[in-house]
Amino acid sequence: MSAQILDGKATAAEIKSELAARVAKLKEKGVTPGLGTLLVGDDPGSRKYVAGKHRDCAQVGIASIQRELPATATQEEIEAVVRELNEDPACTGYIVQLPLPKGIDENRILELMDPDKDADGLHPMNLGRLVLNEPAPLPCTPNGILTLLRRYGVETKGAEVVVVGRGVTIGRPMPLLMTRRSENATVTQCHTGTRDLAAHLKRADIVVAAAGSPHLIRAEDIKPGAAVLDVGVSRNDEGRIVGDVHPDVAEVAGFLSPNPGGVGPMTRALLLVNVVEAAERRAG
Ligand SMILES: Nc1nc2c(c(=O)[nH]1)N[C@@H](CN(C=O)c1ccc(C(=O)N[C@@H](CCC(=O)O)C(=O)O)cc1)CN2
Repeated sequence: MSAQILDGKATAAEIKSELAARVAKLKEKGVTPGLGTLLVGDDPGSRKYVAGKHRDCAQVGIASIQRELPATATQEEIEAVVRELNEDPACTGYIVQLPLPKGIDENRILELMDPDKDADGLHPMNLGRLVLNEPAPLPCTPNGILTLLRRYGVETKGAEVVVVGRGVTIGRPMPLLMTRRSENATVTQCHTGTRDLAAHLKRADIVVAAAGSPHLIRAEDIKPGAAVLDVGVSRNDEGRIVGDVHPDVAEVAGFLSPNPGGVGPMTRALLLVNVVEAAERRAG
């Protein structure tokens, strides 16, 4: 078997062209959506992701507001920019690029954001709304994964899903989305404390690999025909991305979202969805 590739780049391009039409309608009503980003430090990966977000904005007609601070910025300096973005009327939604430099209290920064401008869906209020089944901006990578599965017709209802990882941007929120009535999946969350990862993986219809452990998952771990989404990011000596999923998985899986080229572009597209939805709420 050779897996069908879940092409995040092509699917993200479709979503962006749908969004461009919605942005044009908003502009007719006098509302221009604006995405703010705050990048702290000089991590080349983070810089690339932020640049990609602004390139996407330009493609769909969303205004860009870019703020940068050096790696030496203090908690107070970062908080000052967050307050400024909360107040800026041109900024209808924004993100703080994660991770922040060591020593910065990331949770405090997220808590300080205006939840109505939280384009990442990571503010505690919005994560709480998700738990309570209330409308909220959805975390971009988990929502990107669901959107990709939906567009390729991969069934989540009744599916056994294994999420590997428990980070804030993917691992924690992913099961919250997958277990909503609309998705109706059964989710097992695995992490470094899991005793027999291979046994869990072997039962899974859908695997979301978000551990950040290079080639952790191999062909022999996967149930034939399963959908495997690789969102783990490690870098090799040349700075190239190495995912959590070994390339030999393509011989066993039914669907494979590779890394790079899979969920990354979807993360960016679903961010724009959150920005446009926030602007649409504002426009009434
Ligand atoms: N505030 C946030 N910080 C981070 C998030 C997030 O959702 N919000 N997620 C990740 C990084 N991320 C978005 O910010 C992100 C990751 C990957 C991509 C992407 O397009 N990847 C490309 C490859 C790019 C490359 O070659 O380096 C791909 O997968 O094809 C976009 C955004 C952590 N931080």
